[in-house]
Amino acid sequence: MSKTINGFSKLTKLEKIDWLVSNFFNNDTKVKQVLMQYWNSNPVLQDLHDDFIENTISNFYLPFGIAPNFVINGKDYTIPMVIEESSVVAAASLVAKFWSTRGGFKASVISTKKVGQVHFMYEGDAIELENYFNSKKENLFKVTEAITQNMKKRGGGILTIELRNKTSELENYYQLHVTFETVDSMGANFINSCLEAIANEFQKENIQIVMSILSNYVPECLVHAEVSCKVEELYAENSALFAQKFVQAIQIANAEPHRAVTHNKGIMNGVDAVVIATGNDFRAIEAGAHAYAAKSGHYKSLTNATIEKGIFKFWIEIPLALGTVGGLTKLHPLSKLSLKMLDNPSAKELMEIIAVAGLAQNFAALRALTTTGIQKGHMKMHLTNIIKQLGASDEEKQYLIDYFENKTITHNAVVEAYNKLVGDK
Ligand SMILES: CC(C)(COP(=O)([O-])OP(=O)([O-])OC[C@H]1O[C@@H](n2cnc3c(N)ncnc32)[C@H](O)[C@@H]1OP(=O)([O-])[O-])[C@@H](O)C(=O)NCCC(=O)NCCSC(=O)C[C@@](C)(O)CC(=O)[O-]
Ligand SMILES: NC(=O)C1=CN([C@@H]2O[C@H](COP(=O)(O)OP(=O)(O)OC[C@H]3O[C@@H](n4cnc5c(N)ncnc54)[C@H](O)[C@@H]3O)[C@@H](O)[C@H]2O)C=CC1
Repeated sequence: MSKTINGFSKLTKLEKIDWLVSNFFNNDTKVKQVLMQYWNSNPVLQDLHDDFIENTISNFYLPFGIAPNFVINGKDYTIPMVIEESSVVAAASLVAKFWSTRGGFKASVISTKKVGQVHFMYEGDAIELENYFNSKKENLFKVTEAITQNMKKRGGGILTIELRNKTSELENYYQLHVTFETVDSMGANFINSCLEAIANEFQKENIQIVMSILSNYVPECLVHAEVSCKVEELYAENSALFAQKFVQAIQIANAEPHRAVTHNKGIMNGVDAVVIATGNDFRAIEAGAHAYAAKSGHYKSLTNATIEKGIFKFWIEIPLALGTVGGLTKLHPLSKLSLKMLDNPSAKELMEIIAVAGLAQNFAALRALTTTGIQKGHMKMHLTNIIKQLGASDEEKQYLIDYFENKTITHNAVVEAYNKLVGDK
């Protein structure tokens, strides 16, 4: 029997669940129970969450953690992090504490320009098109005035509108390349509304508009964050060797894309966790960051480090189109709380904080990778997850935590120790 359905969106939430359970779970009543277990007991809050997306049937919880002791530009922060992976918050906390006694993190925004494009096809003469564009340009700004007037008052709006000839890349392809300042909003909806108004004004019989959309590639919405200290202050056991291997680890990422992708994934552990906690769009951030890492045509590290005249310096440069207003930022009660925890930053300050979270995470990963190896710390944090999967009791859990205090933790080793414990009973 077909499991497709018309008009699903019109069903109530309970009807949607019943349809799902009967078609994909063999009418297993436990499925409905699990879904409903995650509903918020406060119906007002549940309604709020239901409305964030479409066809909502439940909530999917992720842990909300905090990493204290971040000092950024001389100010103390506790950073909210939403992530499913163990050891990320611990690592951020460890590194925050480490650098808080070495001058803290310094961060600054380099630029905040966003981009949107009207993509169109035109088969005629290029000079004629340019003349048409020049004759229309003022009007293109004018038709967006209703949309941009408040943004202008905040110091933002449309910065430039440019005609670009892309016919060497694709036959008949041109674009209006538009740059924006969107102040404290990420700006996606604002930019798209402006672009659609521009396209509408620009089109005529021999100009075929294909689409109008913002770009998530924002190399000019860029932030820099760094830490530095004397090499001998770095690592108790052998500072010089630590610094050298740390720099080599980045050189390896720059030489080898397989390593660079994992290196940057570690950075995004920190970035995404704060992006999600503050209700920002992590897909946009991910896409933009990886495109930036590949800007030379070769995928590289987003961080860099040097040792010069006995000083170790480690920094990140990353594009981050973020909002502290708009989207879910002030709608989701927990994003609102996260922003308050960060002292209600401007979008620029949030760029600095999130770049620092990425840098800290990379420091933790490279520190572990070039010294003890990643598994020691990571598996120490992951141990409780493995124990839970085994269905251990509280008493068995404590036994296993104590047992692995001075032993190497692997999934198999934990399973074996558990089986032995249960078998011995
Ligand atoms: C895991 C640690 C921090 C342990 O490090 P440790 O030295 O064993 O920790 P500790 O028990 O001595 O505690 C020191 C501090 O660490 C923090 N800390 C320690 N434990 C906790 C905890 N349970 N909860 C909260 N915070 C914790 C906390 O700040 C604590 O200070 P305190 O609070 O006591 O004043 C360390 O080994 C580490 O940083 N490892 C790296 C972990 C990491 O990078 N994880 C990311 C996931 S792996 C991955 O996805 C990316 C990767 C690695 O592939 C990227 C790449 O390849 O580049
Ligand atoms: N490709 C992409 O990345 C796309 C993303 N989106 C989504 O769009 C949303 C973000 O769009 P936005 O336009 O930022 O949000 P939004 O549509 O909620 O608008 C934010 C609005 O807040 C107002 N505002 C108040 N105070 C402001 C201040 N200080 N600075 C700036 N604006 C202020 C402005 O009118 C601004 O347009 C996110 O949810 C994102 O996921 C939507 C389409 C495409």
